[in-house]
Amino acid sequence: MNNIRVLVPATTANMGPGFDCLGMALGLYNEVHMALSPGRLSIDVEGEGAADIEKDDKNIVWQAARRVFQEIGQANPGLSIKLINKIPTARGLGSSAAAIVGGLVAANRLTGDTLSRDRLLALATELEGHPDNVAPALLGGAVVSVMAEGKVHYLKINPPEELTAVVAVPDFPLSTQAARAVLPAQVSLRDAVYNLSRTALLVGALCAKRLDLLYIASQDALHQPYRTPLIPGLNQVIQAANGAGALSVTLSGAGPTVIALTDGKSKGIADAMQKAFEQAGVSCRISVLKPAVEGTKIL
Ligand SMILES: Nc1ncnc2c1ncn2[C@@H]1O[C@H](COP(=O)(O)OP(=O)(O)OP(=O)(O)O)[C@@H](O)[C@H]1O
Ligand SMILES: N[C@@H](CCO)C(=O)O
Repeated sequence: MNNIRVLVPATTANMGPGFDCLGMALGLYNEVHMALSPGRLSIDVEGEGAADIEKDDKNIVWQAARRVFQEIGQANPGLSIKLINKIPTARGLGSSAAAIVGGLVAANRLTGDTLSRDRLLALATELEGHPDNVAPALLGGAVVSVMAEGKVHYLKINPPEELTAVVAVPDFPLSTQAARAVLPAQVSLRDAVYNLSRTALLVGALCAKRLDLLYIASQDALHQPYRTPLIPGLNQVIQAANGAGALSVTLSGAGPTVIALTDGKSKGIADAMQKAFEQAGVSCRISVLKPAVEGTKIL
């Protein structure tokens, strides 16, 4: 089969304390079209990031596809790739994970679905560096994942139906690389316990649909405090959304997007987040998204 079309969801990683191991898919999708094009590589990008995304062999959709050809021992065939992007780039909503997963899944289908879903997940994690965005991008839902012994060990949780996300996406990019560069190499036992207790509670709360636990369970001591100086107004936005009735408010992934989880109410929270960012001199776009129960879909 030639001319494959794949839809990949946005993802929010960490969900507060689950640094590099917890993420959730959101109902906002990038589309990847891929076809064999012997002897040449052509890449066309529409939508988010169209002006900046690489259109040569540095493009990560292409690099992911190439990894599939390597893995199955096929010569590099040449590809025609079209990307229709709705996920904002370098904002903390898993744009790189969506690109990697889209490239892997499309190339796998193009070559007869040789690789299993678990192998695709291991390759995606190798390319992205950590599994917390790529796992829910591929599988959907909220996913807790551990990379160990050459594979990703994961558990998918279907989020409570009423769970709704209000995302405030600032108008400036923050690369994951820059947002990881400010993190300490070592943390105290106290901070480690702070996060592992909350991560355990958060996973339990999602499984048991105990939304009342999200406020405490979403707090973090391992990455958000160090990233706060990179995002003007972050603490004020969190405070404003909490004041407006959010269940939990965290940085989404490496930021700068802030995500508030609610049980369906969104207008007051959205307005409060936008106003708090504005007061800090940051303009932002607000979207209200539902968790995506399904992950990557081949159309
Ligand atoms: N659709 C795409 N196609 C190809 N490359 C992309 C695409 N979307 C994003 N990228 C690449 O990924 C980079 C952004 O990745 P980065 O990890 O910094 O942010 P993110 O994935 O959006 O955020 P986070 O990992 O915090 O959720 C872009 O600058 C671009 O190089
Ligand atoms: N866990 C990652 C998510 C962003 O890729 C981080 O916070 O750096």
